[in-house]
Amino acid sequence: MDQHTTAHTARDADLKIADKTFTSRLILGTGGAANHAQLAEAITASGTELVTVALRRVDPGASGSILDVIERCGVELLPNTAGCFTAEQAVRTAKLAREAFGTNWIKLEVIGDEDTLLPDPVELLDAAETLVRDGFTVLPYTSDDPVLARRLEDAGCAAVMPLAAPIGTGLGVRNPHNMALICENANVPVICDAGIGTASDAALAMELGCSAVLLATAVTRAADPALMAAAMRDAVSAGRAARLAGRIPKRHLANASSSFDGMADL
Ligand SMILES: CC(=O)[C@@H](O)[C@H](O)COP(=O)(O)O
Repeated sequence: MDQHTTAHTARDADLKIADKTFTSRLILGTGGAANHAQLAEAITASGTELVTVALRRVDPGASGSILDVIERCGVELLPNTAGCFTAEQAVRTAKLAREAFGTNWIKLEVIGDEDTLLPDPVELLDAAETLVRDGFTVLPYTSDDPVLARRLEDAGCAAVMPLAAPIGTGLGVRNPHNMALICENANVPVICDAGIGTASDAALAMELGCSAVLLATAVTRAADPALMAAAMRDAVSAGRAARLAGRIPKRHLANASSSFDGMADL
């Protein structure tokens, strides 16, 4: 296979996390959606196959809940432990989610404080180790720290999910260098999670080597959520293609794109 064919095949390759494969590399969070109809439109437009929901925001038994939207859209549910501040709370929430939704997949969030909503690295690692031991497929939301990402992978997490920027800020990838380092060193999928503001942020995350992007606010609070969801779908796809295509090295000085050789002396 030549290089061209290899890059094309890689672009079309599915995203594999633990024992599941996904065609889409965009994961959608549901927080902030104005109503269920808008959320359904955004999910469909995004092309996502995986949607996260906070256990504390759902009553699994109630009809007309967000779960109905997810079912109608034909996408998979990834419960998360949003709102947990300690490993103990997160482990308890994950176990409740496993019972309620019949899945051992969990997006692990253990938050350090209410102002920054940044992950608490000590509690996060503790919770991840406990949940992996208990048979969960753990996808931890983490800071953009390459050492912590490695420790989470070593603990047996199925993916690592470093933040682009704090949740809901829309600031985009704040530390591209760290994000690239995490991607270079990881042997599990790296999913850029939180802080994406617009399509170019999602494209950059993929260009840096991420396997997928998870975002919520940029879509749910956009003026036109479905249109932004479609833009994110295209951005993730374009960013991945650009990564695989191999970007040109950046140069300090100009470099003529057409050669000066053979030009007539005027
Ligand atoms: C960790 C967390 O809560 C994020 O996954 C959030 O759901 C998405 O963050 P944004 O709303 O910034 O995209």
